[in-house]
Amino acid sequence: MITNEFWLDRWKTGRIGFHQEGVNPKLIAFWPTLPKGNKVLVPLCGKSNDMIWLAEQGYQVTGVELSSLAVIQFLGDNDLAYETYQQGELKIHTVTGLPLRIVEGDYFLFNDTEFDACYDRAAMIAMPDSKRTEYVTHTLQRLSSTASVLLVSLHYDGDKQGPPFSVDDDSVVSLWGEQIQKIASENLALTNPQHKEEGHTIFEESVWRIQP
Ligand SMILES: C[S@@+](CC[C@H](N)C(=O)[O-])C[C@H]1O[C@@H](n2cnc3c(N)ncnc32)[C@H](O)[C@@H]1O
Repeated sequence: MITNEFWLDRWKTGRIGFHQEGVNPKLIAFWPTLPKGNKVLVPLCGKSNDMIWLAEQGYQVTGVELSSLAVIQFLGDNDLAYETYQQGELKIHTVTGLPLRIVEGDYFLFNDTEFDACYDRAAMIAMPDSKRTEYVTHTLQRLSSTASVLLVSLHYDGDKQGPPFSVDDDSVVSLWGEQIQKIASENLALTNPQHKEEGHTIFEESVWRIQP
C-alpha cells in the first residue's frame, strides 16, 4: 500500500532513486513560454531542481511536498534562506530572493487555486490506481480555466509494481481530459539496459501538455 508513511519512510531511509541531480531535460525542452509572474504549481515536488529552474525563469513557483526531510534537503542543498509560517495543517516556507515557496504537508489538504500552470514529473505516476483520479481532479481544481500543464508520464510492460506506476495513453486522456496532447515519447528500454534486465521491452517516458 502506498501511504503517506511509505513516502516518509523512503525519505528517512534515503531511497529516493527518483531524484535527479540536474534540471529535467524535458522541462527545458517543452516548458511553454508564459508571462513572467505566472503562478506555477509543482505537486509532489520532492527536492527537485526543476523548481529552481522555473523560479529563475521568473514564474512564481509553489512546490507541495509531504516530507519535511525533502524540504530541508531542498533548502539546504540549494543554500536558500527562507521564512516559515504555519497555515492550518500546512507549513509554508517562502524562499528569500527567489519567487519560490514550498508547502510542506499532504497535497490533498492544499487548497490554493488559480494557478496559471502545472508541472507534473513523477507525481501522477507516484499515485497508485486507487488515488490517481483523486490526484488529477484535485490538481485540475487548483488551476485556472486557461492553465497550461506539462506532464511527464510513464508506460511499461511486464508485471512490475510501482511506484512509478505505469499509466497508458488512454488513461492519461481520460484523467486529464481531451485537451491533453502527447508531444514526445521515448522508449527508455532501448537505451537503458537496466529496464531490459528488469524484463521490460517497453519502458516509455512520454511528455504531455495542455495548452489553452
Ligand atoms: C516520485 S517522487 C517525485 C518527486 C519530484 N516530482 C521529482 O521529480 O523528483 C514523489 C514525491 O511525492 C511526495 N508525496 C507523496 N504523496 C504525497 C502527498 N499526499 N502530498 C505531498 N507529497 C506527497 C513524496 O514524498 C515524494 O517526494
